[in-house]
Amino acid sequence: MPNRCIKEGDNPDLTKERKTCTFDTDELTANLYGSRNNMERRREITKKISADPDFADPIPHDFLSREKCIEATAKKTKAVVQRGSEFCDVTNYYEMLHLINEAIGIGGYPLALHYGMFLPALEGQAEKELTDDIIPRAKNLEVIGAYAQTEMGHGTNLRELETTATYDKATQEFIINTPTRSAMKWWPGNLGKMSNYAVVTCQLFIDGRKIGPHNFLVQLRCEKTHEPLPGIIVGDIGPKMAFDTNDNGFLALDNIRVPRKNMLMKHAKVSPDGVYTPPMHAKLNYGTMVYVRAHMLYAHGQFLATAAIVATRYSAVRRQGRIEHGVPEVQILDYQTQQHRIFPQIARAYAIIFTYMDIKDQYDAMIKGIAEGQTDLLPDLHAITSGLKSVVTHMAGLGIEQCRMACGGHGYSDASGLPKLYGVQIGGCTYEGENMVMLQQTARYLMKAVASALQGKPLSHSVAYFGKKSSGKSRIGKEGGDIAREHEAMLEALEHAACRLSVEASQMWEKRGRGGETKERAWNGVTVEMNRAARVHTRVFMARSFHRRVTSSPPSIRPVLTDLLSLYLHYECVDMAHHLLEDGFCSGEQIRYLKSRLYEDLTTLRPNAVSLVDSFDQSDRELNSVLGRRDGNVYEALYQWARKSELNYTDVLPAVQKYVMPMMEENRSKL
Ligand SMILES: CCCCCCCC/C=C\CCCCCCCCC/C=C/C(=O)SCCNC(=O)CCNC(=O)[C@H](O)C(C)(C)COP(=O)(O)OP(=O)(O)OC[C@H]1O[C@@H](n2cnc3c(N)ncnc32)[C@H](O)[C@@H]1OP(=O)(O)O
Ligand SMILES: Cc1cc2nc3c(=O)[nH]c(=O)nc-3n(C[C@H](O)[C@H](O)[C@H](O)COP(=O)(O)OP(=O)(O)OC[C@H]3O[C@@H](n4cnc5c(N)ncnc54)[C@H](O)[C@@H]3O)c2cc1C
Repeated sequence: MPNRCIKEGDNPDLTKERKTCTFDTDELTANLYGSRNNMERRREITKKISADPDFADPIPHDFLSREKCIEATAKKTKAVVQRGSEFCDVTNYYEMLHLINEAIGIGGYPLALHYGMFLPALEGQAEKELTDDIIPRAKNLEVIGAYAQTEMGHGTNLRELETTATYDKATQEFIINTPTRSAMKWWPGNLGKMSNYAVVTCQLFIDGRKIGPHNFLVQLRCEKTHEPLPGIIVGDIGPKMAFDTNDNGFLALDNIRVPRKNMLMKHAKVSPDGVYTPPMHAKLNYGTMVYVRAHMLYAHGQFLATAAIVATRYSAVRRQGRIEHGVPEVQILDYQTQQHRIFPQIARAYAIIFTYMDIKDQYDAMIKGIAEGQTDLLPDLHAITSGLKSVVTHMAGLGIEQCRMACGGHGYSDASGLPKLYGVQIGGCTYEGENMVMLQQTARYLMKAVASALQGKPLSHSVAYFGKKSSGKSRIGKEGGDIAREHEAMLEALEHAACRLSVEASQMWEKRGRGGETKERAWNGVTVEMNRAARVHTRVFMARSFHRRVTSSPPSIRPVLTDLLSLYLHYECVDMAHHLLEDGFCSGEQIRYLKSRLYEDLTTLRPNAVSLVDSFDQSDRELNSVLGRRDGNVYEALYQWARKSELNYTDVLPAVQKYVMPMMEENRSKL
């Protein structure tokens, strides 16, 4: 079967791997990106960008200062904006995402938050009077915006944000103010240097009454000079773990007046005479966060895929040690521990991307509903995206680290691309709601589902399985080798565990309440258990999504995807074995059975490992990794990469000349 990546001159070990492929990699790629046409379009974009001098990097960013990186990124961004239509359909979200990845990379660029949050916030929350004016100008990039919600003192607890927007009936304006140091906006991406506007989240005050957080459009800088406007202090918050090319910023506003229409009033409204009308759902103002949490899944699936590609290809190229005496050194991919480290990451990357596809469909349905005045899909989607955001970012972070360590010493070098990838990706555990906090949102929803299930009330999509009758004992290992039934048995076991953990967490909560604690204090005493239930529930959702996509995939790729799904489910069940054992639903013997099946899966997947990662179809530009390059010619490339280090511009460094040489000279003369 063809692996379409084979080319002459490639590392022979990689070619050998590609020749053992049992499926058509293009078919899998097309399935992953929605169609053959989408796959071809991606490749055209890659080809054009790779050949274009505007996007060439003579010196890798690894060797440049932050300011130089920002300059290079701004230059490329301008080229993307001015010449984007030469490369792709600029109205197509996925083509644009791919273009940005290819042309600019993942570390941030001047328009990241403009497109990622500023425009979605205006489109989702602002009323016609405001959108008619600002959206065409924002789309035309006459103005650039950020989403300024988090403050130095508060990010998670939006209810206590300190920035105020006080309505002045006399002038029909809002007065926006930063009352304390901790009220300064702190962290918003692209706020520091790039944006001249921002959607700013403020506590709305009318007639001295605090109404809660609402969003306002505020101009920050002069459209001609780009200087901050009077009363506005804005800047960059300094170096951070990653996102070097994003100017995450600070902002203080000194009684800045904006017209009434600058409040984002699609859902909540303030009339000219100061009458407040609440939204049809209390949290519609938080809609931009739901949007980003849903779409983050795709990016984080791709981040994990990148790491899996790098680790798998490198492990096929790297030979070290022997499994048996008297035979040549083996490819490190032949070690069982290496397979156990990397293959689950491949499976999880597929699982995350497939889950995203389901969520995207649900998100679109919810938006359609809201447009028709219905918000009934929002609570379920908010709950599951909160869980997915947390589980996926954590899973991807752990997976990238595993892949990095699987590359040995070279994984620690920036040449691998993995340290930077980890730095960028792991931010996702914090932004868009810290993971522990977002899991509690899911848990809250589970508690309601437990109550509904006990009362026989209808259950919504993500928790529908709470209504199933449990068989009491798992069928794992008792299906006589019928793979479809085996999969169903594992899914059933995971659902049983998620349901049981939710019920137990609910009982613990209730018990503390009966012991005299307030509901809220009691909640804090059981949040570890609550979050555990939320995590397992979310992992069930992912497993179901993956299963659905595999069972409905075209027959040509179903066998390899079924193998991958087997590995995924066996790995998930072994990883969560304690939950399956705790109440005796599964026996120790069944867990031992799952482990032996997992080790068989590693062997089964071994011949297709490289082809499965090739099917992610990430180009060398996107990978940005010497170790993961498609041709596998790693060692020469590693040397050429290191040669570019600025320490190698001269054979004798000024620092050596100035301090180290005189020191050695002094020491010699002392003898
Ligand atoms: C040329 C270039 C072209 C490019 C084109 C390409 C385009 C690419 C675009 C996009 C790709 C997408 C990726 C974009 C990347 C962006 C990078 C992101 C950078 C980071 C940004 C940020 O971090 S912004 C700041 C985020 N901040 C947070 O997330 C704060 C977290 N806190 C909260 O959300 C809330 O405070 C919290 C939910 C924790 C609690 O809220 P609270 O008001 O206290 O409510 P609570 O009492 O807990 O609950 C009450 C009730 O409300 C329900 N609920 C809460 N939140 C929501 C919600 N969002 N939606 C619906 N319902 C919600 C909750 O469940 C409760 O319900 P009940 O139990 O009462 O029924
Ligand atoms: C790379 C990056 C980009 C960002 N971009 C933006 C942006 O564009 N716009 C923007 O507005 N913001 C942005 N942020 C800010 C981000 O949204 C917040 O940092 C995030 O929401 C977490 O809030 P916090 O910093 O207040 O953390 P904190 O809430 O202070 O969290 C600290 C610790 O307290 C715990 N904790 C807090 N509350 C609870 C609770 N109720 N229960 C249990 N534990 C709790 C947390 O779990 C965590 O362990 C960005 C942040 C980063 C890192």
